[in-house]
Amino acid sequence: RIKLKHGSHREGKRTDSVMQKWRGNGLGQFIHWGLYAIPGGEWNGKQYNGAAEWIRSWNGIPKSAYDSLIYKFNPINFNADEWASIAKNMGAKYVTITTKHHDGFCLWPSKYTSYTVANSPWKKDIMKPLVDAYDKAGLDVILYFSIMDWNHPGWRYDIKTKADSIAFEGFKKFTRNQLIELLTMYPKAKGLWFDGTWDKSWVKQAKFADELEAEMRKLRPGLIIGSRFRADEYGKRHFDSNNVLMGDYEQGWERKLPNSIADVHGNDWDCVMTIPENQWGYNKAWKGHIKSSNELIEMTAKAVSLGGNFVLNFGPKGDGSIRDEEKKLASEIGDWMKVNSEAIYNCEYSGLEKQDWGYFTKKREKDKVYLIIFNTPVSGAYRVKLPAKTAIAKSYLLTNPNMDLRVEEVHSNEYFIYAKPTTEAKPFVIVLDTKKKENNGGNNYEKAK
Ligand SMILES: C[C@@H]1N[C@@H](C(=O)NCc2ccccc2)[C@H](O)[C@@H]1O
Repeated sequence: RIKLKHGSHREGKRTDSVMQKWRGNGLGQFIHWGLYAIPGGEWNGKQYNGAAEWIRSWNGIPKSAYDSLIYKFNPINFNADEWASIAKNMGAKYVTITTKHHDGFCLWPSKYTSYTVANSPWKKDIMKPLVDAYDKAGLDVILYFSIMDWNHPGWRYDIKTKADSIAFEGFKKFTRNQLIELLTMYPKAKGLWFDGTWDKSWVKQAKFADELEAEMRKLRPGLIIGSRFRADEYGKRHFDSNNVLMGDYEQGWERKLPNSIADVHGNDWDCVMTIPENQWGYNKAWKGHIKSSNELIEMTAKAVSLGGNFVLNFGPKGDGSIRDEEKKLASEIGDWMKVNSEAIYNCEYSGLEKQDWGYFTKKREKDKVYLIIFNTPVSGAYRVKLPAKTAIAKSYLLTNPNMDLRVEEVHSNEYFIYAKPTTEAKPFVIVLDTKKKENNGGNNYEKAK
């Protein structure tokens, strides 16, 4: 191990109640909203090929023309309670909301820049009604904050000259001021989701970022900060130079999921996911592969089966309304969660060997395992391998706990559970109550003939 001043300051999972709650959330909502939602991926009738929230970086647009969008920000259909109820009805337990994306436009009336809602036709704070609405709906709020800020004169991609360094010092002070301001104005926020931290200028700020993280944690005990915020003094990100996770959870799963438990190194993690291939901010064009609710439910199940949270992104329109396609997906996911969320909330990696029919989850601190079935085998038999000392006490459909399913032990500690899918082509859940094996090693079920 090498000596690190600004590496990770904690090993292993946090055990405090705030992090336990976060760990058990399972499903979250991401909101990307800002000036970029006004053009919605299009400028003078031309489609921008990249992600809509990056349209300012498109050569086709003079930066000043983009920056003037502030004078068009007047979301007359903005309804924080509606956004919160869409999330609640989807079954999300928390929300991550953009306070400031890479373009530097602030959805709160920051004292440290004029590039905020306060100087738009809307004038009013957007963050307060959102934090209050989600809090009232019972969802925890995490504030997304982009360190990279294309609007601030002191931002640099790298620090090459004395002038760069002086400018960036001013930028660092500005960044700290805004973060302390956000934590002070929105004390209900449970965490910060940092982005825009990959450029050399910020990666070189190991000491500053380490001290800033400590200051924020002191100001807001229990604050949740992921691995994307800061690098160690050797420029290592997400994992320090001793390969220890930075921050409270791994924040590397953007538009991708781990494939096995080996990929998550025993850490907490979240996966943040777009519904289209790669659009976070609103894009008028709803094109390319749009994920179905079945796909999104499967990603949620896969994330929870590997000990993570799945955070699904919504990109409200410039007028503050949420597009119908996103509302429809949220309600389809919600319909499934209303029946099956017992297999998602407060569940964790089961330790069982992955099977082809779908994903195992395990209720935290209970001898209860869930089989979330996506692929029904033609045999109608669902294979389960249990550890040596574990037996099946009871097995049933989550939707029909009074009817025991037939279980056949095909080898020692290996079983077939027989179940007929009860609903149309939708994933369903089989529950296993497990128990310690008696010393006779026998089960209550028939041996294979
Ligand atoms: C959560 C998303 N992160 C922003 C982004 O710029 N992602 C591109 C990216 C992703 C990972 C490493 C470097 C750059 C996107 O605009 C979204 O805000």
